[in-house]
Amino acid sequence: MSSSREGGGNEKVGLFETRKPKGRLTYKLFASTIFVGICLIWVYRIWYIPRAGEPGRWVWIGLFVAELWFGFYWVITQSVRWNVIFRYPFKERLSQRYGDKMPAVDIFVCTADPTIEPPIMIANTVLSVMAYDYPPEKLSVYLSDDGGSDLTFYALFEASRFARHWIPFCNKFQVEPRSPAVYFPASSSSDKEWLSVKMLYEDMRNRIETAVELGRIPEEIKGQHKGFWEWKSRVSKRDHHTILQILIDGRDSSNPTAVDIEGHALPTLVYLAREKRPQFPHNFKAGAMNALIRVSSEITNGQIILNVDCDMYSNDPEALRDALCFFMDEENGDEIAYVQFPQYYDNIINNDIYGNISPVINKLELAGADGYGGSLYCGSGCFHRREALSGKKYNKGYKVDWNKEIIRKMDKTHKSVCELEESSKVLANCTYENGTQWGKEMGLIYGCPAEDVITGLTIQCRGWKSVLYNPEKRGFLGVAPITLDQSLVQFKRWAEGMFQIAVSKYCPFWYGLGKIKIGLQMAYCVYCLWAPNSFPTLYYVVVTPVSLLEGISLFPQMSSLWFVPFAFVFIGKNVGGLVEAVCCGQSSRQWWNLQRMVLIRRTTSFLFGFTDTIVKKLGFSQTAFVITAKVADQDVSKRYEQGLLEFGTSSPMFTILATVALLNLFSLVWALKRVALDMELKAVEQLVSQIVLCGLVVLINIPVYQALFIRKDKGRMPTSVTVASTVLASLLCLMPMY
Ligand SMILES: O=c1ccn([C@@H]2O[C@H](COP(=O)(O)OP(=O)(O)O[C@H]3O[C@H](CO)[C@@H](O)[C@H](O)[C@H]3O)[C@@H](O)[C@H]2O)c(=O)[nH]1
Ligand SMILES: [Mn+2]
Repeated sequence: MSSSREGGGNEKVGLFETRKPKGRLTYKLFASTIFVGICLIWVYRIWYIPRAGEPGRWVWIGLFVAELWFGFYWVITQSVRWNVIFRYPFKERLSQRYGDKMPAVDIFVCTADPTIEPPIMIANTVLSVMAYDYPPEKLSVYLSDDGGSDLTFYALFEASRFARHWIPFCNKFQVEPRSPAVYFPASSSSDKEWLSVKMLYEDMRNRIETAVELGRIPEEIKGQHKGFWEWKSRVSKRDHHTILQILIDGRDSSNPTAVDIEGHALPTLVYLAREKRPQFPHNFKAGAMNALIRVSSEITNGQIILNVDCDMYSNDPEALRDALCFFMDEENGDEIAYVQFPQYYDNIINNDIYGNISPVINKLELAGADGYGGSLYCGSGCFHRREALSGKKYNKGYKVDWNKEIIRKMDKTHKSVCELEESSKVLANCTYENGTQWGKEMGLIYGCPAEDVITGLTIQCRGWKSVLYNPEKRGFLGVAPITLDQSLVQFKRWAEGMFQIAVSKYCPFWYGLGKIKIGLQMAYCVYCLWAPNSFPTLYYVVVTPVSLLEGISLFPQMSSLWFVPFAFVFIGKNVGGLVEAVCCGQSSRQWWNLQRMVLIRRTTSFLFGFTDTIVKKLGFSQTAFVITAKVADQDVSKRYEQGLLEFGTSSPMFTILATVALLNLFSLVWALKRVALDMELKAVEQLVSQIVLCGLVVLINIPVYQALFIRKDKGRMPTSVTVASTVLASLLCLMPMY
């Protein structure tokens, strides 16, 4: 930043700045030529359609429909490339202007299952956000436990004690990142204090892990907090009363458990397991978040809410101040509803075999959406303005006087901890939402597995703007799935959730009409239309090899001028995509692996996401939220480290992807044999595009063939899948083409 901008005490300069990247004109020119190419392809398809009775007429029509879709979808994806903007906050100015007079911030951490979301991980995430560089009396952390587990409560109890050492330690040594599980293994010191805090952490970890292993908490510990009594009566995951415990009451610095070892105040810490009854839908994470919004409004009522998944620890203690720059900017801050940090992970291997890092989405596409009014809400690492999240409409001219807001006393109630617990408990009961707008107009929206995206959309449609902030130093780091099955299940949930939005009353085009910019409507569709992408993709990767087997030509021959637009669009899109990825920091190897995952997702996750959406739309089943596992056994982790795709179990998704891979292989081998042995040059020339396409599909699927036939480890393709897919692929080879 140029130093002339540092306006010491100058109220005029903003707290953040917006800039456009360079070179967008070149991109727009390039995109326009691709568009011309796409149009030419369409013209060719209409012009040369085989007449009735000629072979391949229907295949051709199908291809035309697929290409129409791809072209249309490509146009949609231009929305997130056309008007990209980047945001830069100035936290020094914030400090200069407000000092320690900061708004109250409530942090929500969601967990749902102590077996796949281990309590020690939750303790670490909670500690990392408790240790934000922020006045502790303004900071409160709420854990929502949808697992209703005493083990999770126990971990939080341990964390509340360890925090008394951890937070002063972090401040003293400028510890980063502030998750002890990440910090200690990555640093070393012979300092006495360092060693003793490390020891305290190790002890805590051991105690938590032992309790988890045994499945129960030692009696002497249970005696140390009244919260454990809550589990005296029967508590099962789906059936229990509301459990609410204020573990640290930040208002009360006279209480020795509410201050750190140096006597400074600690952030407030609250455990909540909202009531669950089998006869009441609990609405998964959206339900948990809404309960948290209400409960926190009673206890601390922070103006800003940060929400993170239980695996997303804070990686930058100053990120909170960065986010506040957007909300508190005098010029444009008042219209901003949320500030989204992109999702990054800290368990990605070099080659990123599952395509988990999505730099193009995080750096470019979301910033492109921001250019038209705001990033999508991605569920984790997102700072919200409480009012906007709770359902308030934005009215032009709305102004927040932060100085006044900040002075508003946090301990507005003089209730004791027990009174506060009792009065806020009812807000998390099942019946509380009956007859209210929660889940509809207020809070997070119910009924959609992509509760985050749909909620962000409704917020923007109420007139608010949002911001994507993608700093160099990652704000949050989480755990990405490390088996193919997990990854595909996750993508199925997303594809389904977002497609559900497209076919519901929240469809960005109707619902957003006149409320948000058309560029933003299109940006939502980039993701809402993931699922239907599966059909044209499947069509392409099945019909191309089968036609090749039967000698039916689908593309213009190389000597024809019509070949040019096909080649140009194909190469342009792929090379363009590669350049884009590299510019966003991906390696070419990672990009290549991502292409494999895109193919696999489209032919499996997106397909199932599509069909499940339709089935649910017809009322045959209910929406569920399948949680992603955050732990794996050692064998699996080891294969992940080696960069091997993990199959292992049999799944219909694996059968589909293996069938596609085998079909293309059979067809390619057959075609090459014919080319080598007996085909005339003319015929070869007509089929060359198909040979290349099959060849690319085969090339990208090499790891799949290895898993099918070569690998011997436990993560290989199960024999049943190998057999089934071989049979299916052989049958497809015989499929007649009309
Ligand atoms: O009934 C439930 C189910 C899930 N969760 C929590 O939701 C979070 C996200 O679940 P996860 O299984 O990790 O899903 P991901 O696919 O990794 O999550 C991404 O996608 C979700 C929407 O599909 C968003 O809610 C998340 O914020 C976003 O990180 C976790 O903290 C869970 O504990 C609940 O609190 N209650
Ligand atoms: Mn997750």
